[in-house]
Amino acid sequence: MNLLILFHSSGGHVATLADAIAMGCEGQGVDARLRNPPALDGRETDYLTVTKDELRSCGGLALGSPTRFGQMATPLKAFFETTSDLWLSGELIDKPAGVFGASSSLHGGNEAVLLGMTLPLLHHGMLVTGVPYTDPGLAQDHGGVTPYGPSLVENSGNHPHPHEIASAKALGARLAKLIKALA
Ligand SMILES: Cc1cc2nc3c(=O)[nH]c(=O)nc-3n(C[C@H](O)[C@H](O)[C@H](O)COP(=O)(O)O)c2cc1C
Repeated sequence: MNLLILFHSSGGHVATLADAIAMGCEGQGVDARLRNPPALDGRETDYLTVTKDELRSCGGLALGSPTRFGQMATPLKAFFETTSDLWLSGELIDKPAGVFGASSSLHGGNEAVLLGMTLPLLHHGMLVTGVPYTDPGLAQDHGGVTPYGPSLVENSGNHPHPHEIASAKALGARLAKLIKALA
């Protein structure tokens, strides 16, 4: 039983939230597996590259991307385009999932990216969950917490804001609870 935290991060901002999600998840007794999609430019990262078997066997998925002209980063989209076999077999159906991200500016498209990342997850039949309005981060007028998922906004005061980290931890805990409940 594990949460697969699959993310792309060139500058470390999405990775910061990925680490917080892992902390929240492991606090609930569920293992977190931090992975990157296969690199398209051959660049090495500190994280292992995801395999399709890891996606197939995960208990749940947290998918994270920087905002790239209002869309998710290409390596993530490219990875999902290799998952038709999992779509055909329905192996991801009913697995809980959530999304997270980062952008440089406050209205630079982070919400569009978060919503866009839910689309392949919904096509796969996953159970997408977001950030409920009990999360204090949603009442803040700065930073990147959204109902669709936590995000980090670089140009919104000093980042990361504590409520951005707290919201990411809460998403990790929420996904872990769902994984346990559905196991
Ligand atoms: C090609 C490219 C396109 C980007 N497009 C946007 C954008 O549309 N809106 C925005 O606010 N930031 C944009 N950014 C900035 C990144 O989303 C932002 O720096 C983010 O925090 C990077 O996350 P990372 O440090 O995890 O890689 C873009 C960056 C790159 C390299």
